[in-house]
Amino acid sequence: MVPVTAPTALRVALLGCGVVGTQVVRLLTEQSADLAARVGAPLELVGVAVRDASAPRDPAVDRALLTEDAEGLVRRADIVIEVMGGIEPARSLLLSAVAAGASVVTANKALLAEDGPTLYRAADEAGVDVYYEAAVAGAIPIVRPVRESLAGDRVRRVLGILNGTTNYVLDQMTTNGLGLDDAVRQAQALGYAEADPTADVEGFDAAAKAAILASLAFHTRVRIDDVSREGISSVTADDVAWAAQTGHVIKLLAICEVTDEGVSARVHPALVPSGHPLATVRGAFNAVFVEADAAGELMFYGRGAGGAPTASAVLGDVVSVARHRVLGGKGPAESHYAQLPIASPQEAVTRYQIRLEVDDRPGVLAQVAQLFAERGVSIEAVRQAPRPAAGDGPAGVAHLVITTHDGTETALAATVAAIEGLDAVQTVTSVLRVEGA
Ligand SMILES: NC(=O)c1ccc[n+]([C@@H]2O[C@H](COP(=O)([O-])OP(=O)(O)OC[C@H]3O[C@@H](n4cnc5c(N)ncnc54)[C@H](O)[C@@H]3O)[C@@H](O)[C@H]2O)c1
Ligand SMILES: N[C@@H](CCO)C(=O)O
Ligand code: NA
Repeated sequence: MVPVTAPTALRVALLGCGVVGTQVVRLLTEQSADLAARVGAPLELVGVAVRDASAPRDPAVDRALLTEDAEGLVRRADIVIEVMGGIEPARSLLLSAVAAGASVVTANKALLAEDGPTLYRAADEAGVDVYYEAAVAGAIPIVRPVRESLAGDRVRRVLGILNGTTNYVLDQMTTNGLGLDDAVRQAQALGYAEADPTADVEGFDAAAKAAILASLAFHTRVRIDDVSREGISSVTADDVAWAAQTGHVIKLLAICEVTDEGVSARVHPALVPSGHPLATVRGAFNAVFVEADAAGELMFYGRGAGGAPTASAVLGDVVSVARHRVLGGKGPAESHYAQLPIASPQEAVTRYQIRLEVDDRPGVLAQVAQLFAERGVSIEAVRQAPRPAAGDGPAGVAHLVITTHDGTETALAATVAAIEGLDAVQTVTSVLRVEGA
């Protein structure tokens, strides 16, 4: 008779126990029996690396597991989960983990967008997995669909709302008239924001996610510095109100595409027509559109931030890498064979909506229109806002809202600069891109 032996438990180490880490501990504990059944072996949490073991913790976290020796912990684990964030010491710890033969799961988009290939290479040499579903759009399965399900197709474009905090902030500005700072504070209290919300507000977080998605989608390497980036700090209550008047909402979009020039990846606020599916993405939700040659258009939607949703993605990865350790095999290695150049952001094609205040007299609109024509930029629509009520603004001033057809950033920016130089133009109040029309 063949002796029946219990499968050996897989030792799991957790690095960081904040918003996401606490929920990872909770799910690992509450679902241990189901996870063991799915993996084919129990998952044993052997330690939780924290900065201060004496600090107060959620009761879900067994204090006996806390350690301030992260380096020692990663050397006694089969699977290392990194949810501490930041570049160092996260990078060194993950490299130590793979060198010691552990598989790793990380939510750290900042690290992957800065220096992912170093980790991917080290893991490949060691024959272990690096999984990172939580790093892009939190709970939404998007890394795996792009990396695996679409591996037989040709992805052309990825368009998404990839940052929950800024979507929450813009939504609060739109629906409740909240100011930027108050809305950011609420997002922090709800666990959506990064430790330093500048990463969210200024678009670094979305740019990191765009770099990761573009690399996966186009089988190439795109770093965060390759992504042209503009955050939401300059979006005003006035912009939000005008967007509504012209049938749009303002969203922080990430756009990744392949052009004749190479890969273009950019993050910026944009006007999205109210009828577009992305316009209906509310609160801290995220959504990602993927356009592929054979598949056509795909849309992924769900919670892109928050402790429990992000922990769901982490646990899904833990089960995958754990199964590989039980059954053998390994997930896909980094695919960067296409080696595409990074396209100049100036060549990106977009549409602008320009709001300006001009002298209200005959011929001014013709002068403005002439500047567009001279630069080959076609105008789609011109609206003149009502004259301000008495006491509400100077008389003799007309408010124009001009929407263009597609043009390159270079042509559009040159047109705006020329308009600013016209005597009859008092102010260019705002310039926003229009996407998704
Ligand atoms: N919060 C979210 O919604 C969310 C969503 C997706 C991905 N992420 C990513 O998950 C990671 C964690 O995010 P979070 O929101 O839980 O952050 P957090 O700030 O709440 O938690 C991070 C924890 O790690 C600890 N830590 C940092 N450096 C450490 C070190 N050297 N040793 C031990 N502990 C250390 C911190 O003290 C903190 O408790 C980040 O990479 C973040 O980008 C977060
Ligand atoms: N701070 C990020 C968390 C998810 O990466 C967001 O707001 O989307
Ligand atoms: Na995800």
